[in-house]
Amino acid sequence: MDHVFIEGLEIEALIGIYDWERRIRQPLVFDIEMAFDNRIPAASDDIADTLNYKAVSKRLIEYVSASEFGLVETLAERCAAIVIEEFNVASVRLKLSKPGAVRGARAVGVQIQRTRST
Ligand SMILES: Nc1nc2c(c(=O)[nH]1)N=C([C@H](O)[C@@H](O)CO)CN2
Repeated sequence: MDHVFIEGLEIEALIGIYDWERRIRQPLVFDIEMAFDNRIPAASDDIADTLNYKAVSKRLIEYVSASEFGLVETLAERCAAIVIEEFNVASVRLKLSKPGAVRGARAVGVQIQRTRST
C-alpha cells in the first residue's frame, strides 16, 4: 500500500494534566502516515485526485490549536479520527510528540494506528 505522509508538523496547544500546563501553550510535533493509492493522481497529475497533505495539515493545525485536552492520548485519537472521517483515509499511523515535557528526554508521546471501520 502507498502512503502520503506529514513529518514534523509543529503545532502549539494547551495540553497537559498539571496546573502550570493549563496556563501555557506547548509545542507538539505530529508525524502522520496515511494509506492511499497514489497511482490515480500519478496517472492524472491532478491535485484533485490526491490525498492533499496541505489540506490535512491545515485542518489539523486548526483543530489542535483550539484543543484543550489533558492527555496526548485523547488528542492523538481525535486527530486520527479527523483524518479517517474527513479525508476518507482507510488507515492512519499517527505519532504525537511532546518535546521538552520530561527533563532528560528529547520528546515523549504516543503513537497509534487506526483503521476505518467499514
Ligand atoms: N501517557 C501519558 N503520560 C503522561 C501524560 C500524557 O498525556 N500521557 N502527560 C503528562 C503531563 O502532562 C506531562 O506531559 C508534563 O510533564 C505526564 N504523563
